[in-house]
Amino acid sequence: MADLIAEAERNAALAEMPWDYDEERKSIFRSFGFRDFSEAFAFMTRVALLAEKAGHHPDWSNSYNVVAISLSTHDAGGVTRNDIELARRIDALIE
Ligand SMILES: C[C@H](O)[C@H](O)[C@H]1CNC2=NC(N)=NC(=O)C2=N1
Repeated sequence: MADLIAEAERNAALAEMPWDYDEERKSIFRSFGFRDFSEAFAFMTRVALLAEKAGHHPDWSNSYNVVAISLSTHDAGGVTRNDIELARRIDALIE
């Protein structure tokens, strides 16, 4: 199991990324907006493939053209480098 990252390391990583820390859920989150459902779902498909490859999966929701993603490492009870890494890969999909 991956180790939780220290608060300072987490803050330093998040300062460079469009993700925020959710204190209550002990996770990082970001919302993505698209033109319509079709584009949102295409994005989710790509994220799902990334997640399977990484063996690390998002907690997420979709409402029409918005996909909200929350990442944490369940086993560790918070954020690990695996979450930061997956967030970066997800961001790279839309760059
Ligand atoms: C058995 C399997 O490896 C685990 O359940 C994995 C799967 N995907 C996971 N995804 C996330 N986000 N956190 C986990 O702790 C996790 N654990």
